[in-house]
Amino acid sequence: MAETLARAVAATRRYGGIVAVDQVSVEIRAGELVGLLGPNGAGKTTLINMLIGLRRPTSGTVELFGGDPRSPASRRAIGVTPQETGLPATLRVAECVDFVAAHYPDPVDRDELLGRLGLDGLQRRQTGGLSGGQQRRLAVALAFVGRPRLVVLDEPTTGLDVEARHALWQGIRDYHADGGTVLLTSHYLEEIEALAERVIVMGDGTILTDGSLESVRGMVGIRRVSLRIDTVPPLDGLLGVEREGDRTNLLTRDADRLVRDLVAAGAVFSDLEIRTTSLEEAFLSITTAGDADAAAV
Ligand SMILES: Nc1ncnc2c1ncn2[C@@H]1O[C@H](COP(=O)(O)OP(=O)(O)OP(=O)(O)O)[C@@H](O)[C@H]1O
Repeated sequence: MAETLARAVAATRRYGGIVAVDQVSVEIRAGELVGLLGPNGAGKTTLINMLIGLRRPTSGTVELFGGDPRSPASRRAIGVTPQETGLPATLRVAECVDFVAAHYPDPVDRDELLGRLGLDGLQRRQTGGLSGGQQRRLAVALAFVGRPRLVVLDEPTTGLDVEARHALWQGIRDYHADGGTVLLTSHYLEEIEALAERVIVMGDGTILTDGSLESVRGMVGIRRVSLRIDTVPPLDGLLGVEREGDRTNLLTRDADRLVRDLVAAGAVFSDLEIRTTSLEEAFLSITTAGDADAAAV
């Protein structure tokens, strides 16, 4: 079994009355490329911040490289790009990388790194003169400068166009192919599918599922059967019901069966459409379906 680089054991973090992360236990092992998914407010950033020593758990424990995530020795071996990054506007791109590199014993080659992230030729540009997407890629590049053992990227490609996103993905893949470990959050299923081998899904501060990409794909295969109907009969496999004006949306993993069952139950309906749900919607409905089940018990 590969070495555990980061670990949370029953970690809880509260902000006043809000439980942002609720008794979460998880391990990130050497060589993994892990995607952390979930809707807004699920607790992803809070979990990451505990693992990298930016926040202390209210209860439970967190470890980084077997020690305290807040210790300088642990912090030196991680590379992090937070959601929001502020780069000094008057520093040139090369100066920015060199400045960070000066803190590490064996930094990566600056120009090779910039090339990997599609920032070639911008070495002399002031960071304030970069496009938003270029700034974002530079911020991600800085996470890799010190040859970290673990890279943690919080929504690395938000706001990037397709080309920039792909350049960044390639940079992440190269690092991983060289044995690096990556934990990244994203709202984009496409991004997780392109990169991650293991997927952790969070909702409401807890881990809803943690498994291979395949197993999570199965989980998000939710369809929205939209129709006009007065009364919805009891149906197997119905995950949730939404009202949208005079339309009703029925959430299910098996739309064909749901429609057959509707007909078999003699339900009167019209104007049927079947739509896929976005990843975020799917997770929200899974979370809500869980709550409804719990309430019914
Ligand atoms: N500093 C803080 N003070 C108060 N509440 C906070 C703070 N940070 C996070 N929260 C709350 O904790 C919960 C989890 O937030 P968190 O940022 O960890 O979620 P997230 O999954 O990263 O969301 P997003 O996808 O929007 O970044 C939310 O309800 C949020 O409002």
